[in-house]
Amino acid sequence: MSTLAPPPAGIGELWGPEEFTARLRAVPAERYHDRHPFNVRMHQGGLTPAELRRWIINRFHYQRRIPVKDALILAKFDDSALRRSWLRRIQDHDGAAEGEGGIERWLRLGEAAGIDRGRLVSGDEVLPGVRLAVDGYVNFCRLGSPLEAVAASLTELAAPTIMRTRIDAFERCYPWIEAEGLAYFRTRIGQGARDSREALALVLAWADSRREQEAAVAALRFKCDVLWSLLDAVAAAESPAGDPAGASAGVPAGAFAEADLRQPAGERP
Ligand SMILES: O=C(O)c1cc(C(=O)O)c2c(n1)C(=O)C(=O)c1cc(C(=O)O)[nH]c1-2
Repeated sequence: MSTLAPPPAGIGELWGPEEFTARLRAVPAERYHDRHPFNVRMHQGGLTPAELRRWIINRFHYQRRIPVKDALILAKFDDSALRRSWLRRIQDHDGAAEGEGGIERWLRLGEAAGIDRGRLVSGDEVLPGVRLAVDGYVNFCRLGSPLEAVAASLTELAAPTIMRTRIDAFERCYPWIEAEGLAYFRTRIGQGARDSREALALVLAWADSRREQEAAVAALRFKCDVLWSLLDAVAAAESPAGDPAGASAGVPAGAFAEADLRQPAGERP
């Protein structure tokens, strides 16, 4: 047996803040969805228009459930200052008024990619596996401890980097998506950095036993699995019948990137 085998959960010594932080950061570094083959293909410009639209439609299900899961987390907090601070996350997505916020920006991303907002809002094309993954995350936060629920959001430690890569990839490889549509990703760079800083400070302060530290790491692994499963479902799906861009599904990776690069913005496939 390997001498490197970890001790059974809850038995070891408390990790110091540096080691605990390093163990938390190691989880998305190893398992974040930026390594998923579908995401890799997206960032290399290899998705067909139909595949990219399928991703936008299915990721919208994640976006619209995030403020619900944040409201469930908020309800666990006894402290006024903490609730006030967490409330900001809900407002980031729902906006302070109609027509503002992240959900609205995602709808505009859809429109910029040629997806009618009614098609996004209906949720009709959300895949069963995506529903399960997203519901899994919401229920994890509903039923878990505040520590686990906050720790699960720490995938966002890696989110600002993926947002920058995505903006660059969309601008280079998918110019048929109108530039204003990328506002969601641009806004999320700052929000994700701030949110993950806040969440990391809370997790470091709250986890005061090795058992709790390991629960926080496990929560973060679970969240990585949620994001991975979501992309598994999107990658495995066929394009919906009747989608004009669906005819291109199955084209070898890269073939569309070349065609799209020659296409001026505004002329969509
Ligand atoms: O596009 C992405 O790669 C990505 C990843 C994540 C994440 O790591 O969970 C979030 C988001 N985007 C995002 O836009 C977002 O609002 C968000 C909220 C949360 C969360 O767990 O509270 N994660 C994420």
